[in-house]
Amino acid sequence: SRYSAKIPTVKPNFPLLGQAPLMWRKNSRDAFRLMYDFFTQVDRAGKMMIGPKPVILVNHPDLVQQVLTRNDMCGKPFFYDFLGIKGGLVSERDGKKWLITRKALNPTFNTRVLTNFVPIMDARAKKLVETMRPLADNGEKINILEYLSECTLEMVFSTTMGRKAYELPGQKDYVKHLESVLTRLGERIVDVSQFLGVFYRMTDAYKKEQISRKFCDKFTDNFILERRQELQQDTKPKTVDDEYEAKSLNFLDQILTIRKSDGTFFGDQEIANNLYNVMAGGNDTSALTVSFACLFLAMNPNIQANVFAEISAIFDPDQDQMDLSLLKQLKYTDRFLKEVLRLCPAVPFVARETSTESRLQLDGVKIPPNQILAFNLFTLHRRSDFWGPDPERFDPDRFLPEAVEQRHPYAYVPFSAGVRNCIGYRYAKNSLLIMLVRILQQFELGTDLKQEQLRYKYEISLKLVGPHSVWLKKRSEL
Ligand code: HEM
Repeated sequence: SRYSAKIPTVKPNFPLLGQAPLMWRKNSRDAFRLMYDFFTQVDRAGKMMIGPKPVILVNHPDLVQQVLTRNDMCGKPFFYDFLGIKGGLVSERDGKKWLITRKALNPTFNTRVLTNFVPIMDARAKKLVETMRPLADNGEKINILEYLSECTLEMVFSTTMGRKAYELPGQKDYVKHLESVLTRLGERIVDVSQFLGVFYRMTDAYKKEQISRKFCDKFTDNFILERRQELQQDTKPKTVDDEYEAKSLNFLDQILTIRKSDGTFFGDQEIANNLYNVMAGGNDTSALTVSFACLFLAMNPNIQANVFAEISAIFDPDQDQMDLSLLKQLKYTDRFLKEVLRLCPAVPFVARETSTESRLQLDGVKIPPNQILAFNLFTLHRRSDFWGPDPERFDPDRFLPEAVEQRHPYAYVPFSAGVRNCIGYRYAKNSLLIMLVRILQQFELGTDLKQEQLRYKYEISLKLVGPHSVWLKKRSEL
């Protein structure tokens, strides 16, 4: 199209096919590398061509700000359909429909709700360190991600779904199947040969995906059904005083009972889709971030000592306290986590689609409706014009208030930005801090991995090629 002639194309570029041949039958590691190479060629806006279809690479913080802060730019492009869920917070493509859902669900993550989640999260974090204790004796290397995924899953179940049990029947299989659906999705998004549904449905990959998807659907459907029945049976009289207690605070209960701004309730399918979205959005991302955090602590003993010192000063080892006011005092640890999310943003790519309302102009170029805009947070967070000559250097002080003040606010957006940002970002911050506190109180972390050896791949979330390999030493025996 004519507008896109004004936006430079990344290289290499094949006549008529654009970059499609490079995205043909690529695995998640090569694809991640490819997107790295494309985006690092772009200063402000560039484009790649999937055959005739341009994808605009929005790379400068000015333009990131311009697009993400607009309320009429909340639509999403075709590949979000690969998730196989029509609707739901993450995957709803229509910006207007999305807004109705988002407005209704925003309160499900408000401060009161999050405050109530703290002790629930803490109980799961304590269970995690108990599970890890026996591994700490012999200098054995473990893939810490495996342990953390279980913990974050239990957190999501017990908070957003209000389940009290530590482990639900079928939970482990559910995790496996959910993970396999997301991995499949990641592989499909980066491989042009799997784009067209008619061809994709003939593959073995598709058949495998269907099996996992069916398992997940059944699991969530049962969940919803059970909870609906419980809520209906709960006939104990509710007084005004009781309201705070009586009004269930978790995500599932709210979505079962609230009305949207158009007066309607959420239907069963919508509820299932949204649960699925929260599971998909909340679990992997948090587990990966804590795993990366543990790895950076293990690779940087001085920083680990600083984080541990702060935690020890705020949390009395003889007292079992955990609350938001204490978490808020963890200033250094907070900077540390921000730096982890700079170098390893768990969701490395975000995309938007323009609509007839958007009338977007990027650097003077008018962008027509139905055009795809893509953002790469991994490369954005490594621009040396915003992060200095050595952007790979791990340094929590990059997030000292005076440093932040001097930097472009949109050079750092690990939770995306604007109205369609991560709905769970305060939830995530609390859960990450709680897990870190409990892990560091018990263990010192070590590794033989070096930062420059880390290789990444894209499976919707940012994953390491290879394990998050660390060993644990019990502090009590140091
Ligand atoms: C470190 C942890 C996390 C990171 C880095 C992260 C990052 C992100 C990013 C970048 C987006 C925008 C995606 C897009 O536009 O395509 C997003 C959306 C979302 N996240 Fe998170 N997230 C995290 C944790 C969580 C948690 C714990 C939950 C839920 C409990 C959650 C639920 C969601 C949902 C539902 C959306 C879709 C929001 C919408 O479109 O309205 N996330 N997240």
